[in-house]
Amino acid sequence: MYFHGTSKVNARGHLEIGGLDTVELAEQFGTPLYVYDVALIRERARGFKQTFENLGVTAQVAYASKAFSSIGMVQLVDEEGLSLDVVSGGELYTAIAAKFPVERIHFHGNNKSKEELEMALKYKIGCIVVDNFYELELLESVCESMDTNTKILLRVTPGVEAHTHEYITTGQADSKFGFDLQNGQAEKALTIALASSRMEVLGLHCHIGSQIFETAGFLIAAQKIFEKLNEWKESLAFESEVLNLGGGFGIRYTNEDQPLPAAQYVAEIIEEVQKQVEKYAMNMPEIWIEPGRSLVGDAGTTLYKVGSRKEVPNIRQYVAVDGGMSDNIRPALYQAKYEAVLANRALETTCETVSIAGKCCESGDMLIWDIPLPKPGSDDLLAVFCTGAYGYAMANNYNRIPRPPVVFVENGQAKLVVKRETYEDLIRMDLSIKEKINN
Ligand SMILES: Cc1ncc(COP(=O)(O)O)c(C=O)c1O
Ligand SMILES: N[C@@H](CCCC[NH3+])C(=O)O
Repeated sequence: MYFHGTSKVNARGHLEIGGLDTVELAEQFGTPLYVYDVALIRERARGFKQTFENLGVTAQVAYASKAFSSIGMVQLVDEEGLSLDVVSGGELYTAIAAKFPVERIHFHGNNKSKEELEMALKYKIGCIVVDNFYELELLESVCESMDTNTKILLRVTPGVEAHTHEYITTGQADSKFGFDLQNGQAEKALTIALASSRMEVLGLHCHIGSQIFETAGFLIAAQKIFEKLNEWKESLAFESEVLNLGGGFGIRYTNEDQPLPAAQYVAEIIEEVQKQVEKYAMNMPEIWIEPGRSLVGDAGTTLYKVGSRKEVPNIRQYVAVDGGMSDNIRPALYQAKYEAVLANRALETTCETVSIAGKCCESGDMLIWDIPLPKPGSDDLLAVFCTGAYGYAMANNYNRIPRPPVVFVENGQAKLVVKRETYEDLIRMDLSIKEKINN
């Protein structure tokens, strides 16, 4: 079994994370429970920053908070001195509530509303990543009406296909995101933005996809961007102060995944950027990246209580847990694969092959197909690894299942950072048709 970060099996044969016995964590906080290994998040954050420092490159590492946003998480990101990428008014609100330094917030999204742009301008966040012509116009008019200015990046689509699940590729020409670099849209957008007295164009942004295992896509994207920057140096007298190459660095969920070490992704990208800078005799731009999954993915583990079993003779043993697609929709959405152990019997080696079912009324609610586990029975504790990115973030209340809590563990201490939803929370927004509705 592959253990991430501080996870290991303790003398009682139980899975331990952050120096704490997961069986005790489950007793204290209940199940399902998301457990985050804070030391591992810090290690990943420092790793990215250190790599840039070692290369002598001025950089900003912005955590893509869509991977997992909560006040505690945003505070941790601040403690580690990273910047923050938000993609909605809700993520921005969370960052503000966490008192994250506004100048290090970057705002993304392909359909930011007027209200969201007003909020970003009101808080004077570091920069807005403009995605399309509609937004360019809207931002100009919102700046005008608030009599304010903003720094922006233009999101470009370089026409690169990242080799990953089709739902999580974003850099190909036929993408809903960004200005196409090849068909003149990006140049037109830049011309408009440069003419605006309300916007200061810091540079360009691109993000080619997620869970990527090779650097080739990033390098080709950089080459295509520099080709254009070289043209625009002359035609528009534009030099990109900042080049944001997005996130997307892959992680190991199962042994089918072979990601590069984060430092290698960064080093190879920087080498290419430096080559391009030399080739076109430009100044080295400040490099920004936006890792989400690679900062928090393998730091998260979900603990579930095992409940019912169903045998389909000669075919399959279904083992059901007390969560499922409501706390982790990735298997249903992307056929994502995970590894797991029985946290209370982690040393046992005599296994049977079982399939882990969720409790939602949906045949597709399967967390793991065909995994060897030591005969899981009711009240066993199942730990599913690598659920830190896009787990809680995409959790939902399907079947009116309350979302699980999130606990941070570090050096033998547990800190609850998101409370468990209650049934009362589930009906909090509901209104009865028996009462007079005022508005
Ligand atoms: C613009 C942007 N930046 C960063 C990310 C983070 O990606 P990942 O979690 O794969 O690092 C995403 C999500 O794919 C994104 O859309
Ligand atoms: N939610 C996706 C990643 C999407 C990235 C957002 N641009 C996942 O779980 O893999």
